[in-house]
Amino acid sequence: MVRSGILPPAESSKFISERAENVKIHEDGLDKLCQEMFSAIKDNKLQIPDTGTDAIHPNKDHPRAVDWVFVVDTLNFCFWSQSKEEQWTVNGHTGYFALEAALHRAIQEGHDITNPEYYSKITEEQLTHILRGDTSAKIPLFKERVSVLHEVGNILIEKYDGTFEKCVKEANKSAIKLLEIVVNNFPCFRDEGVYKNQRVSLYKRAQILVADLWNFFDGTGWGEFNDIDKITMFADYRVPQVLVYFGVISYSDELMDKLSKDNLLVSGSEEEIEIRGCSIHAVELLKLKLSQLIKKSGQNFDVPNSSLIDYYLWCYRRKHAKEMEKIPYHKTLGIFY
Ligand SMILES: Nc1nc2c(c(CN[C@H]3C=C[C@H](O)[C@@H]3O)cn2[C@@H]2O[C@H](COP(=O)(O)O)[C@@H](O)[C@H]2O)c(=O)[nH]1
Repeated sequence: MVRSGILPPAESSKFISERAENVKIHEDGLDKLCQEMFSAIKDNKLQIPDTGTDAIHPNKDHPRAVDWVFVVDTLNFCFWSQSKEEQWTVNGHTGYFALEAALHRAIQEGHDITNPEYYSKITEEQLTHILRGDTSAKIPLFKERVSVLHEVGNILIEKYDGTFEKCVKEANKSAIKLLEIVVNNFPCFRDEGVYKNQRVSLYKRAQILVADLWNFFDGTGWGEFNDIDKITMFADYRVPQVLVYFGVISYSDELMDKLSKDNLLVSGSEEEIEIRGCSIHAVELLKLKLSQLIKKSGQNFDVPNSSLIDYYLWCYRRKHAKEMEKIPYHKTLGIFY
């Protein structure tokens, strides 16, 4: 148990998918996506996203690179807007990449945004300047972003000598141990809920934080984890769109109707938990199918872990944005994803 009495994400997602009433997982959709992923593996396309925006990623050679990743994933949530005009962009980047661009720009401008001594006391005015966009459109949930920076900054100072490196060292190359340190000590990462009287966890930001260290440090040094394959897919609002596109998951008519009308789903609601839980479980099932297909093929490909499958699907959505526009994604206001 990552936190006592709460099912970890892999078990939570199985529990949810077995009871879900508004979301279904489909064997034929899994087979179709499995074929797609298998050809991606054969074409060696399943590497970490060549997102073409490397200039704005956290730079692993920066003296405070680990803390840079920590700040990115502390703020890595809720970039959607109800209309194109309200869409926050930075130097032409949208969504998550707008956040990366804003933080990269802040560092270039000399704001000490990777230092908890600074951001634990950051003012609304300072963060407004750092997150300023190309237009008058603002990043959503601005006040929540100020408070999560204050929260995590003070905890790092009080308990970890002012750097997330201390947490990574304490995890001793275990992804699950680092996940436990993050969710036990930093409340804003506690992406948990109650579903049919069972306490469940999805831990999207805590898990993507571990996977981002692994990704940005190429699995070495600060990114070396001997159990990275234990991390599940990151239950955001984009990958479910791709899973619906491939027919891996489907929504009830009632839920699809709500999403098509841009109705918000309340954070922690049954429908929201079922979309996120079934998405995680679908990727776990996909990983199993992929390992069977690779074995049958007799080719010595590595079975991709959930992070690699997730990154592929998340990038797929951006690369096929036109097709994806037809598939509504669920909108929830919250700090978890
Ligand atoms: N499942 C999953 N969700 C992810 C990511 C990422 C970016 N990660 C890697 C990408 C390049 C770097 O290598 C990063 O490491 C952001 N998100 C989520 O998506 C949403 C924003 O979407 P859009 O509006 O399109 O930017 C929001 O919930 C955000 O939290 C991922 O990889 N997987």
